[in-house]
Amino acid sequence: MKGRVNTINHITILADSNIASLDKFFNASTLGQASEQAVDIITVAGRDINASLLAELQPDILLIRSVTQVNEALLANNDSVQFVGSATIGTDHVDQDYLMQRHITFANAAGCSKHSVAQYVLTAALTLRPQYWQQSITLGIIGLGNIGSTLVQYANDLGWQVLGYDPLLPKSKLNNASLEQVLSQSDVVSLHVPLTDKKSEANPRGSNYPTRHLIDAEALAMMPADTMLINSARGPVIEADALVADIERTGRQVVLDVFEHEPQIAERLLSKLAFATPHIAGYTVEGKLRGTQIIYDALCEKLAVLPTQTMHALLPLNLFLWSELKAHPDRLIKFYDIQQDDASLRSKEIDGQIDGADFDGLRRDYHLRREWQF
Ligand SMILES: NC(=O)c1ccc[n+]([C@@H]2O[C@H](COP(=O)([O-])OP(=O)(O)OC[C@H]3O[C@@H](n4cnc5c(N)ncnc54)[C@H](O)[C@@H]3O)[C@@H](O)[C@H]2O)c1
Ligand SMILES: O=C(O)[C@H](O)[C@H](O)COP(=O)(O)O
Repeated sequence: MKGRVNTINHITILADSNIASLDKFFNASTLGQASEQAVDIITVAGRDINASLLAELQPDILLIRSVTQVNEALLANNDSVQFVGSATIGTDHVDQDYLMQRHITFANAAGCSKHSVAQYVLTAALTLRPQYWQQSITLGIIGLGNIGSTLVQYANDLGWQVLGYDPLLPKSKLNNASLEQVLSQSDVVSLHVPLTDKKSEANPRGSNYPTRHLIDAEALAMMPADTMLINSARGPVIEADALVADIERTGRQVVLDVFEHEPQIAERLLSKLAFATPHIAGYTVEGKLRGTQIIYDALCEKLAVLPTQTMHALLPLNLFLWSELKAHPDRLIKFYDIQQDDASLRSKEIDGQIDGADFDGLRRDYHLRREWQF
């Protein structure tokens, strides 16, 4: 690394305790440190990583997941952090411009759970409508990046048609439809966009195609009542009040893994959902380990050492084969019992809402699924 980290005789890492296999990836030996150089890892819940902790601990490295907001407010009184790694695909919780101004290296885990999330979407759709195993339906995909394009592979394998919409990619055989066409002509619509706001002078990293409230009352009105909607992207991509009104009007089947006001969920929304899960679409052994591996590799690059740890050395045997499931659709519940996740979340409802601490607790204690081998 180009700064202080490789000249000091120990590295302090502050990390979200929800990052998989931290100790296995981040120790003196795996970070290429000489015997006199220690690596200290301090782990806390992601929501407890705050400005005073950073000022007190003065870590060199900050490792987070999606629940820690990384911005000026967090880092203004800290001058020690030189690397921030987020073991997630999404980056909407990180002010990357601010990190750049401070010359702090940032890495996220692009693509780490793309198969896991695609498998979540398939499970939701096929559990609610098992007849789709045998039908050539139309799957609408909004956002054709890592997850959206992985979902296309499964859809093709099932003989489904795909309508894809991604205004930031060139038109293609997959990127073949307008937003209106996807919404109005699909049997199932699945969202796979990042959470973005409008580009402006104040927000130069914003998008010309912002996704906050992309699915609002007007968009929902374009969807036939029997079109299923699945959101495993980010909660605020759907306007929650408009969604409640839409389900009351249409009786639509809606599956949410993410929520506009996460980690709280109001009962008036929850009670109307076909499935609700606590932001665990990517929570497989493989998805989480891959997230750690990717930020570990990025940190090794920053430290100018060769990575020596690999997730493959840590993975238990995986017998979950997509080919087996495709041949035996009745085994879906053994591959992923989404109804169990839905029931666990609903069991936490008290006084008309799911409390944030209960939502986070379900995620912290989640029994990680296995990713099916494609
Ligand atoms: N629920 C979960 O556990 C979970 C897990 C992983 C990722 N995610 C979320 O899923 C998102 C997508 O993941 P990914 O790996 O596919 O990301 P990606 O960056 O590979 O792809 C996102 C795609 O969305 C497109 N896009 C951007 N704005 C758009 C718009 N207005 N309309 C249509 N398309 C638009 C981009 O061009 C890009 O191709 C992440 O940003 C993250 O927020 C959720
Ligand atoms: O963007 C992602 O990768 C996921 O949404 C993320 O993995 C969610 O889980 P968390 O980071 O909050 O543990």
